[in-house]
Amino acid sequence: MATPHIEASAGDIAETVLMPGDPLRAKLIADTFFEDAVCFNTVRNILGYTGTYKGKRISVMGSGMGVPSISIYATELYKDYGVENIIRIGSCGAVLDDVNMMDVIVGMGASTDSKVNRMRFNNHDFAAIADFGLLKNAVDAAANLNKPIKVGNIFTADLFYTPEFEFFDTMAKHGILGVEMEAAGLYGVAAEYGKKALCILTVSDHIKRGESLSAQDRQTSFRDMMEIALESVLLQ
Ligand SMILES: O=P(O)(O)O[C@H]1O[C@H](CO)[C@@H](O)[C@H]1O
Ligand SMILES: O=c1cc[nH]c(=O)[nH]1
Repeated sequence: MATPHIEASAGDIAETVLMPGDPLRAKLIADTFFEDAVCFNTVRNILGYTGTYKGKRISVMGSGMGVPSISIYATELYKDYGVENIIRIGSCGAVLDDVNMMDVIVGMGASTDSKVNRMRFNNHDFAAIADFGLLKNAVDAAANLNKPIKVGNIFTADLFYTPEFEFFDTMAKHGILGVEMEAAGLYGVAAEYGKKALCILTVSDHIKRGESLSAQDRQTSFRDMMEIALESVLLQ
């Protein structure tokens, strides 16, 4: 079997997939944390691997950037490959004074300017939320590792380069912990297929302070977030 975007055979992909935007971050996770990692996808260079972490079978695969891209991969993973859980592990921008570079954020819900959930929900507002069990496991894993996290509402933006800079003030006023580009789409796809999803983020930019990680750091750092995600899977 194969889909238009994934060349894996049936059974090649574990029931839980960690999903960074960057395919090279997927490779880094497989190389660093997995035993017996096998590459199951190279189509469009969206690398995917399955291996074991502390004895648990697990997969990791890139999503590309933006709601349309993650929606394609999440749909095919849930619908065609029997995946049950997708945990996005991404980078984000911060707009609040008490959120700092490299903080880890768990997206309990994802507000958005994307229209995709209205397209699947009769043009009404859909509350794009994380699966409670995956969320609880991430919170428990972070506590076990003694790593601080912030849990709350994030914002999924269609534009990385926004013409509406003032809207970041509105987000801050409404307590948005991080701005990224996929979570609301992932939560919508999971709801549509009766599956589970969670988004964990690391702050790579402070939008209001003009702070920013290098491209190299975005590819290779974020170890706290990766360990929280991996350890949370062991609690399933
Ligand atoms: O680091 P990733 O997971 O790609 O996430 C963030 O980084 C990209 C933008 O630079 C967008 O995909 C955004 O959501
Ligand atoms: O500011 C940021 C940083 C990472 N990802 C985003 O989408 N926005």
